[in-house]
This record gives sequence, structure tokens and C-alpha cells, in this order.
Amino acid sequence: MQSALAQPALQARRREVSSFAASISALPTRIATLAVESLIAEASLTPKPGLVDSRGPGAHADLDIALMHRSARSLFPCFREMARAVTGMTPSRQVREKLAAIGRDGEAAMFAATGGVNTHKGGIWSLGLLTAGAVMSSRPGDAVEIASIAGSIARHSDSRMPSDATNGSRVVERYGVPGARGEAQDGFPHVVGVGLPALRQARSRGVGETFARLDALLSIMAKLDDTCLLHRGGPKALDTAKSGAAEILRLGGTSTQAGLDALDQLDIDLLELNASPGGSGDLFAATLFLDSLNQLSSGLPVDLDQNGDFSQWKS
Ligand SMILES: CC(C)(COP(=O)(O)OP(=O)(O)OC[C@H]1O[C@@H](n2cnc3c(N)ncnc32)[C@H](O)[C@@H]1O)[C@@H](O)C(=O)NCCC(=O)NCCS
Ligand SMILES: Nc1ncnc2c1ncn2[C@@H]1O[C@H](COP(=O)(O)OP(=O)(O)OP(=O)(O)O)[C@@H](O)[C@H]1O
Repeated sequence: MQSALAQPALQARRREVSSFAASISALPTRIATLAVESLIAEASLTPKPGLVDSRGPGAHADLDIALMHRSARSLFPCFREMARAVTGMTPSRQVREKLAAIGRDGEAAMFAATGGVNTHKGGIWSLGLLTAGAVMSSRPGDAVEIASIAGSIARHSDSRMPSDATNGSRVVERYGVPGARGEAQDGFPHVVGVGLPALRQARSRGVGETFARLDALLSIMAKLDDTCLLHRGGPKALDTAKSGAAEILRLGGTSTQAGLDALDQLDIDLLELNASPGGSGDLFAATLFLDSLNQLSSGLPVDLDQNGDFSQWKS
């Protein structure tokens, strides 16, 4: 029988256990919310070259910003389900196949929300794997570990993967580039080795969040073999995007007038080629996601919705 003295200690322990249980069960919701907010912040970031932003559809006649936001919100159950499914698991073929099944349902939800338009196929893939990596990581907020766990999952095979050729698989074969699958299997080098360092470096220069985000996106574009660009406009579109992005950064980035002028020119060049860096957009959203997880785990406030009205600043 419990002594009267032991009662408060027992109650405190019960409270501790139930608050731990609550924090564990809240984690999938929190992580899925950040994944959706990252996709929304990516779409809202303006002005992006070739991509949908708050000015308009870029090179995508079938897309607009409201559709991108609706699509991102439709993916909340998908990311939360992925986070729940991998809680307590380690990377394995079983995990890969479970995530793939949830991801395909997510694609169906996306197509239902958009009336059949591909808004976030690449986003489901990259953010889905990183969501799983975030749940499985023993070091919350450690971007390199999260991306490396995501890579370990992506390297397992998925026996139920459809064998039909896709836009991505065709150009991967034709041009010998890694594509979305290779990027994930390598542990997202363009997120942890390019986008995140560029975002942090731009912030440390004190340029303001919108410019820091634009510079991070351009840093990814300058290096990535983006299969969206290759599919729409072949090597010419890819070279235009890479060299145009590198030139903006060489001019000092988007917080300089010369950089902004070059950004306008790159937008015009990509629209003429009907080409858009959708893969870079996805990996930039992944960059924001890992950055927000890092801020959350450091006890810092997370505010993904920081894209000011750029048009007021621009001369
Ligand atoms: C592996 C995927 C990306 C299909 O790849 P595929 O090579 O066939 O290309 P597809 O043209 O269909 O889509 C690729 C998309 O990735 C993005 N992307 C393009 N280039 C890159 C790149 N270098 N790195 C990252 N993403 C890129 C673009 O948005 C592009 O639209 C994925 O859609 C898939 O297999 N989905 C099935 C369900 C699944 O596994 N879901 C998620 C599990 S976590
Ligand atoms: N802001 C953005 N604007 C447009 N696409 C984006 C944006 N951010 C990410 N993307 C990614 O780009 C991809 C859309 O590219 P695209 O329209 O070329 O796809 P597709 O269906 O493969 O090709 P197509 O429409 O030429 O047949 C999506 O999978 C999405 O993940």
C-alpha cells in the first residue's frame, strides 16, 4: 500500500508521463504543419524566376498561387500520416513501402484538390522523406542527420512502385542526371550542403528574410540538375537557369539592385523558354522545413510566413 508521503511524488510522475505522451502524440501534427507551411512559404516567396509566385503563374499556365496554397494544405494529412507511421521505427524496406503508399495517397489528394494538376509531386517526395527523417532522428533539429536518415529510407526499394515512365525518369535516363530520386538517396546534398548554408550566410549578412530566402533558392538553382528544367527545355534551359542564378549571386545577390535586375532578366529568359525550376522550388521548401525544425528544437520562434510585400521595396 502507498504511504501518504509517496502520493505527491507519484502524482508528479504521472503528470510527467502524461505530458511526455502528449508531446510524443503532438509531434506528427507539429512536423506536418511545418512541412505544409514550408510549401506555402516557398510558393509565396516573390519574385522567383519561372516559378509560381504571388505575381502570377510563371512558366506554368495551369497553376496559380491560390492553387499552390490549396494543394499544400491538402497534404497535411499525408505528412501527418507519414510522421505517425514511422514513429519508433528505423529505416527499412517496410518503412519505405509504407511511406510510398501514403505518398501515393497524398498525390491522389493533391490531384483531387487541384483538379488534376501537378502542383507538389516533388514536394511530397522530398518533404515526405524528410518528415520521416525528422521523426526518426535522435537529434531533433539536426539537419544533416535528418537528411541522412531520409536518404537511408530512399535507398530501400519499393516493390509497388509503378513502372510507367515519368517526365523525370525520361530525362534522368536521357541526360544521366540523378533526379529527385538520386537527390534523396544521396541525403539531400543540395539542401544540407547548399540551400541551408546559403540561407544562414545571407541572414548573417543582415539582408532581410525575403532576400535571404531568394538567395538560398538561387544557390540551389545555380548547382542543381533540375529535371523539371531538362524536361521542359533541355540542356539550354538548365544552363540558362544555372548560369543566370550564379550571375545574380556574383553580383551580390537579390539585396543589390544589380542582382535584382539580373533576376528580372533570368525570369524573362526562363519564361521565353517556357521553363521553370520546380525541383529547386521543392528543395528550397525542404531547406525552409529543416531550418524551421532547427529553430523549433533550439527553442526559437518559428515564423515561416515572413515574406514581406516585396513590390513596396523594389525601386
Ligand atoms: C521518386 C518520385 C519523385 C518520382 O520521380 P520521377 O523521377 O519519376 O520524377 P517526376 O517527374 O515524376 O517528379 C519529380 C519531381 O521532383 C522534383 N525534382 C526535379 N529535379 C529534382 C532534383 N534534382 N532533386 C529533387 N527534386 C527534383 C520536381 O518537382 C519534379 O517534378 C516520386 O514522385 C515517387 O516515386 N512517388 C511515388 C510515391 C512515393 O514514393 N512517395 C513518397 C514517399 S516518401
Ligand atoms: N513555386 C512553384 N511553382 C511551380 N512548380 C513548383 C513550385 N515549387 C515546386 N514546384 C514543383 O514543380 C513541379 C511541377 O513541374 P511541372 O509543371 O514541370 O510538372 P510536370 O507535371 O512534370 O510537367 P508538365 O506540366 O510540363 O507536363 C511540381 O512537382 C512541384 O513539386
